[in-house]
Amino acid sequence: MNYQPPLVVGHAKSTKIVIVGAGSVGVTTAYALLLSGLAAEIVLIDIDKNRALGEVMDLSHAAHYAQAKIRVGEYVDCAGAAAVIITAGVNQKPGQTRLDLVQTNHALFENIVPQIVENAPDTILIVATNPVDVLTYSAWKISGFPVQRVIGSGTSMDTTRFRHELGRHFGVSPRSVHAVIVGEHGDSQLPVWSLATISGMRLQDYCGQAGIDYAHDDMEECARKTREAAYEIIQRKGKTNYGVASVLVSIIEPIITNGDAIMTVSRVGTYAGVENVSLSMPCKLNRDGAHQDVPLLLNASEQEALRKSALSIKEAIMSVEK
Ligand SMILES: NC(=O)C1=CN([C@@H]2O[C@H](COP(=O)(O)OP(=O)(O)OC[C@H]3O[C@@H](n4cnc5c(N)ncnc54)[C@H](O)[C@@H]3O)[C@@H](O)[C@H]2O)C=CC1
Ligand SMILES: CC(=O)C(=O)O
Repeated sequence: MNYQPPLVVGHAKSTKIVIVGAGSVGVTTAYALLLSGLAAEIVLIDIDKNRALGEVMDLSHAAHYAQAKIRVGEYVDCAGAAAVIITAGVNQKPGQTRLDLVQTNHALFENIVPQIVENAPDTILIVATNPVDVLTYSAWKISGFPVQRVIGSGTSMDTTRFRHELGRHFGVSPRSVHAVIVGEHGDSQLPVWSLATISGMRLQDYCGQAGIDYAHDDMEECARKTREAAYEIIQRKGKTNYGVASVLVSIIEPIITNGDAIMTVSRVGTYAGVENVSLSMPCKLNRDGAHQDVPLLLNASEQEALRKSALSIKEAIMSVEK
């Protein structure tokens, strides 16, 4: 337990990122962040300090190549952090939904969030713990932070999976597919078909121009695979970690670089007439947090699906609100 990570000098930036929860998601995120070069210092906090120390020892050997400093910390080390990512909490067992985790993980947040706030009143909270929309709301309520400074990873994970599925179906890079999943990071999520494009063309027009059939059933299959991806991965390997770690680094990047990137992240607001709920819509991300400058133009059936998603999350929020 007397291991001292190597002192690394010469990093141009001074950005500190804290990760609370050094489990599978936390350490994979730390590794991705380390290799991204975005942070000068990464601090891991976990109730299991021995495990966290073991992870840091291992990660420090990667830090040698990435020229960043990584260490185990306490909540006092949140002071001065550009962002604190919360990944602590239980994960789904095969067959469980994300919403099944709500009571346990909300109780953890009642312990964790005040300690972050006490030490880092100006930081940005990024929530990954599930059910992420409900816990984004919990973190906002407990912290007293303005809404833009409490961000859930939300459907940025599902949007990534959706573009992957559509890209595979149409034989183009996911980066060339513009399509989003909004609403809950969970079973009531919805694909926004009315705005999905490839090469600037709506999907039917793209198919028409490319001389291929637009098959409604194939599109529904892409949405189903997106919605059920986590269930299938958890059934096979017991957890998901690489996708979410990459997504968390993509959320951190515009915060650190003041990049104004638009991503589907979860934020507290009023959605489809449902007040005080957190869910994902496209937000602009920069050093001040997540901003919903421009509402998404949804058609009537998408508005209705968004309302159902908001109501489902609201019900879970009410189950933990005192
Ligand atoms: N938002 C997303 O897209 C995704 C979210 N998740 C969620 O992330 C969470 C973590 O998942 P895993 O890393 O796989 O779980 P894990 O069990 O590997 O790690 C959880 C860690 O939290 C720590 N912990 C528990 N209570 C704590 C406390 N009070 N303070 C500090 N640390 C504490 C544990 O010691 C453990 O190291 C789960 O809720 C999971 O559902 C997982 C994948 C994707
Ligand atoms: C577990 C989870 O939320 C995911 O991989 O989407």
